[in-house]
Amino acid sequence: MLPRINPTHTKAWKKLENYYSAHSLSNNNKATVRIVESGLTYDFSKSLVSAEAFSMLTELADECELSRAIDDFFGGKAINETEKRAVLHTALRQFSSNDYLSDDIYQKVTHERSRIKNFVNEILSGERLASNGKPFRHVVNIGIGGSDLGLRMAYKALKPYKNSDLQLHFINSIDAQQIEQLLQEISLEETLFVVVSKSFSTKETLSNANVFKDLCIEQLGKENWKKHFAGVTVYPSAAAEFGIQPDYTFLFWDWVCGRFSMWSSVGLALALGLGYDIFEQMLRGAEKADQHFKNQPFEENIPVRLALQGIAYTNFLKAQTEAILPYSELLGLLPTYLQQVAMESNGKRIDRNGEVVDYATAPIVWGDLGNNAQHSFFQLLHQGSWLVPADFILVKKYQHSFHEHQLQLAANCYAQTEALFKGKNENEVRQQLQSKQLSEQEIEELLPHKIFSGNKPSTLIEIDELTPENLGILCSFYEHKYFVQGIIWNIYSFDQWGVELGKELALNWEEQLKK
Ligand SMILES: O=P(O)(O)OC[C@H]1O[C@](O)(CO)[C@@H](O)[C@@H]1O
Repeated sequence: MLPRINPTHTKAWKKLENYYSAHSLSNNNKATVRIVESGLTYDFSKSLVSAEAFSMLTELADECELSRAIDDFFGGKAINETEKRAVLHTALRQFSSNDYLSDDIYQKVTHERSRIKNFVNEILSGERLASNGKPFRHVVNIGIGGSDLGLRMAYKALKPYKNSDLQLHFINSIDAQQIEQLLQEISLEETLFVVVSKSFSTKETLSNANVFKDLCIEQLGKENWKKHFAGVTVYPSAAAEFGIQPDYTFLFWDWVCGRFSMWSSVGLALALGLGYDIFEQMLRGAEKADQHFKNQPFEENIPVRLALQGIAYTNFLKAQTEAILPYSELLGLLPTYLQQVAMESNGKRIDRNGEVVDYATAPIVWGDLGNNAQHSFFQLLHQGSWLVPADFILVKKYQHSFHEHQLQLAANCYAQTEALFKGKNENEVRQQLQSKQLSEQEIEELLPHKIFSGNKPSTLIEIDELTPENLGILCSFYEHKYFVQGIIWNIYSFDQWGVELGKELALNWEEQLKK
């Protein structure tokens, strides 16, 4: 059983409250910490967490029994207590049998992974063909939420590594506009549809899958359509009922939560679109991050530090949101992907004792491409009334040939973190205004509008090169950040009951709208 400790009842919580109310942010003795893991450098020097505050935060983690929770998580205990399940997405990216909890899990995972590998290689080599005897040219992933977001994010991020002739498309919404558009881009006889649904009962996914099934039956024939459909699910019998053949059906298990599932067979379409080796390299990166999370002391532990500093911002500095700002076109979908991981996990107000919490839990995660956002919402980051801690993510080795552009992109990223943190005080603004042809009155009127208070925290994440391995590390560190926060907030991070009511009511609405 996970610890059930109300964090506000710990000694460290009180100390942190006192600390943050007594220290004005500008006097907050800042810590300069950089932690490197493989090709990623996390620079925490622009945080509002001093060495002293961090030590209190680690006391908080100790009082909340974080180490025991980490052991229980990796140890396969049923830490998803409301659903009575273990949480073992980390097992999906372990490659050494020694690390496995049980032979059973090891065999299941490696068996399914090798089935994916063979299937992908057969399709890409032309050994497994479409019903007309020709190679496939398109793959369509039909899924929603955790059965879509990670794949879309990773496909965009890793396209420069693409080692596959297949074009990957996504159908992820009940808005049939997507279907209309896709039908302009593909021909059914060249397309493999991958229906991905953990439950194999999600309405949107099944409605979409049925549209394409019907079209394929109509155009390709009653038996032929089956050569165009693969399924990924925890419930193979449901996939069989839909008509998907056993050798086109790939499994994962109820101990893989949807939003943590891209490492499982759910990644099939990604492996088809990029090539199996690219997919496996991403898994191996995540494995490295898991080892780091498991073994590094809290001070040197990237996800723990990300989590604890986030707790300082949310609970003691009252930040209500946090921004993810990639300075890389390739990482454009990262904020959307992380929204599900963070908010479906920790957007909860009932604690592990069944009580309503009296402290904040998950902040709202949002964000967009950093350079573009500078020209839209950064105004609020610099001068708005909210504290918005932000992650700036810069990829150093670029995948294009425009050196000057990369230089400008990096300059913008560094400049923004500096501007947010250092700000610009009254004297500096006055001096600058005085150098212009302005009257004293004009200067005084303009002055307050041009001041930047500074002390806006950010974490700079520099990625040497956006390799599949480094993407795996980046995502896994975020997953573990949110795990740590869930433990400290005393909530269950691996269920998502909050999505159910809307689904129930939508069924009623559907009936009413049909009348
Ligand atoms: O993979 P499934 O079972 O179709 O579910 C898709 C998504 O829907 C949710 O259950 C939310 O409705 C997510 O947790 C999940 O990732």
